[in-house]
Amino acid sequence: MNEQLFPDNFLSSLSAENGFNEENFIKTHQLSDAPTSIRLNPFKLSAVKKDEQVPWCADGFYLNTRPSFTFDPLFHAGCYYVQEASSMFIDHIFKNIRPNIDGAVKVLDLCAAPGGKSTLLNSAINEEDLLLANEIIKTRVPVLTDNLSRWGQANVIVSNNDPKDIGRLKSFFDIILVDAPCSGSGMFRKDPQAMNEWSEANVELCHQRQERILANILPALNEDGYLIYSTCSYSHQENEDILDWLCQEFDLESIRIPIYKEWGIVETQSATQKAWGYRFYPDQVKGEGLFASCLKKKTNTGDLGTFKNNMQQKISSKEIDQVKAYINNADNYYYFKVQDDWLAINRAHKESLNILQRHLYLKKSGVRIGKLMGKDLIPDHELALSTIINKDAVLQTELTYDQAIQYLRRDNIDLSPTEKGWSLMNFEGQALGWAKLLPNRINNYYPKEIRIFSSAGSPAP
Ligand SMILES: C[S@@+](CC[C@H](N)C(=O)[O-])C[C@H]1O[C@@H](n2cnc3c(N)ncnc32)[C@H](O)[C@@H]1O
Repeated sequence: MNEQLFPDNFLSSLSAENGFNEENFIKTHQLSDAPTSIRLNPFKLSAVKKDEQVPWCADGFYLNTRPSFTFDPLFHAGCYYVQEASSMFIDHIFKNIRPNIDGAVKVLDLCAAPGGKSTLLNSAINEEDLLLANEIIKTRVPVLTDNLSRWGQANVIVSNNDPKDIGRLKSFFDIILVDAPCSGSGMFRKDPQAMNEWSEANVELCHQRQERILANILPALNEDGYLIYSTCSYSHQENEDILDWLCQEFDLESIRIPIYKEWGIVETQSATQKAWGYRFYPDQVKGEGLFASCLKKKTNTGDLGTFKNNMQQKISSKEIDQVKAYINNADNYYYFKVQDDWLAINRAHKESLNILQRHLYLKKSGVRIGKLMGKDLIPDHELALSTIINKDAVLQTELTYDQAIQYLRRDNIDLSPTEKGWSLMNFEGQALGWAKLLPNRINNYYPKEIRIFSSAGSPAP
């Protein structure tokens, strides 16, 4: 029976793991479904339905039933992210280590797509902090930028690079999250197809890739900076063995994270007993399989050195003033152009932006505001979803549920405009995007690539 449910040698490979209870583990996979959970966007408070708190994350909530997120306009507005509950433990780790670093921090999420942990980190940092979310696989970058655009913050940059490229930014980051590609056993209940990919040989390949990724990125971590390492695998080779290797090869120091017994998380120690890790088994926590850990870097790998900034553009202050009219607390931002588009990033990040532009392939920087055409701004979708937009500077149209779904499908909207011009299309006060109001029709500018494609009828809200 067991061998039918799980891949060959999978259960036996876990039998010696701390806290592993084979019988309960099997039962949970046979008899229960993965719980549904969401994490709220603290910058977009809304009346999202939520049932029970995730114990280790203040913004995390379980839902008793799984709604159709595709047909919830508040999901598209970025009011929450649908995230597996165990993953939200990264918030608990971050909040434990953040107070140990003075001043603003630069945070890297190295393996970021689709952006679950990036949106989490984005919620956890302050405006003066910077988040670089990187994804190596080009085709996975758009979903990452979409999710971060929905989150709405102007202190985020997205890159599409190999960890080796980022490793050249010596001592640039204060906190690095490596949510590593892994053999994926922690997702077996949620995605049974993942079992077809599992083998001991694949675990070994993942282990080697994890070491390669970590060795490449560690030079970019500042002295006294923190590495958060996580996988969704149960395998010792991908977890505790990696921690021992990090402590031995790079002289990192493991950080113990306080947890409550009633959370059901298993604290483990590596073979050398030098490192602590946190294991999530679905029969013991309300969530899927996860391994998480945190280490501190004790060595100095030098710094980037200084360089002359030759990327300054000549831009007219008149144009900047025009753009600023659309931004709240406009003086807090640095404005720059990429081709014809105007963008804004928190002023504190001008220097970092310059360095990152020079070294990496940037796919999103702060918030894209739009293009100036004479006196008018052709607003970008990112501006609509951002939390920096000055809503008083634009028209706003409140939509009913059915109109919001028409809008998100990029259909015609049953509505007769009374005003003329670019308007935010809102649902329950939350912006979904732009439309252009004309005397007798509405031009729907919801981006084609992310419109609702499903032909299913929309369920009642
Ligand atoms: C576990 S997933 C990340 C999930 C993401 N952190 C989240 O919470 O939504 C691992 C990511 O690593 C990326 N990846 C695969 N190979 C990689 C490599 N050699 N270096 C860096 N990232 C890699 C994958 O494309 C994938 O997006």
